[in-house]
Amino acid sequence: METKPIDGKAFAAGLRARIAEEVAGLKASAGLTPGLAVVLVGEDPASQVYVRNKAAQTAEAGMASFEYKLAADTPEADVLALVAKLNADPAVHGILVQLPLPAQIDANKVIAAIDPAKDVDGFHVVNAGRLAVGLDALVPCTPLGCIMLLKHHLGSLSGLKAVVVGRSNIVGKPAAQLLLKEDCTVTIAHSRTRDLPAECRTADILVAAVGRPEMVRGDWIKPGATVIDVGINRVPKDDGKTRLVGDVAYAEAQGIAGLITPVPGGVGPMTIACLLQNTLTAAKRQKGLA
Ligand SMILES: Nc1nc(=O)c2c([nH]1)NC[C@@H]1CN(c3ccc(C(=O)N[C@@H](CCC(=O)O)C(=O)O)cc3)C=[N+]21
Ligand SMILES: [Mg+2]
Repeated sequence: METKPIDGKAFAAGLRARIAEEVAGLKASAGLTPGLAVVLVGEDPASQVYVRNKAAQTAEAGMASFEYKLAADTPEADVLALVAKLNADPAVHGILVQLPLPAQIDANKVIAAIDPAKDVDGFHVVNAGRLAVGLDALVPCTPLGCIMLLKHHLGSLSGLKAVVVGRSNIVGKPAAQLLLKEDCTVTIAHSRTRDLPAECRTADILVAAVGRPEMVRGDWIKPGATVIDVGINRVPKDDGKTRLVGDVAYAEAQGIAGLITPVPGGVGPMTIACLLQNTLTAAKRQKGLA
């Protein structure tokens, strides 16, 4: 069986181009420039690269980008005050507070403080709840990107068996909700699942979102299955540098999976493109245009 890679990088570039066109149209017709505020607390170098990429792609899409870099020892109250300020700022339509946050800050409190209409990460309980009951919601970017790739490559997902490995609020749970909405039969598996390899082998669609390098082996994959690898793990190389690997043993999946997202170049670029999509959606809804 030939295994085809899913080119998330190319699909994300196309999506960003379509978003840029719509943003240009909104500016011309409604004088509206969608604005995204990103809040980074602390100095984590990987996060800084990610924040820089986001800012550049936001600007390329014609949106306004507001960056807030706070010291690692910033008190929780200061972060909450900044969120309140951004909630009230009419130029800001989307707010993203980069996770994880330093230990002195309760991430749940910060997420709860974000106006659900500006919660472009889709992490607020109002958005999680709206997604769960089938109302319009801002949907978490990584699972949204996964579903877009799946629908583009498979067409209808109806009736397919999906196994999501990982139960985080950020990826696993919303991914399961979205797959259910597409009429998949969904199982959420995790570290306590009995015979995880056998569970995974039942999947037509296997979503790996555990954050453990190459945990999903080739013989966990049903022949011909579509594998979505959400993991972005930095592991040491022999020469002292690092490389990125996913949660799936990519080389082992060759010849078994039908389709698979590579790391890098798969789900990662879709996350940022969907963040721009959510910012555009949020701006339109706040102006009564969607
Ligand atoms: N509130 C919040 N929302 C997030 O969405 C969020 C977050 N916090 N904290 C950090 C993680 C990580 N994350 C990534 C998004 C895109 C790539 C990405 O574009 N990856 C590329 C390039 C990878 C590289 O070369 O470094 C790829 O996979 O091809 C990576 C990582 C979003 N996160
Ligand atoms: Mg677990």
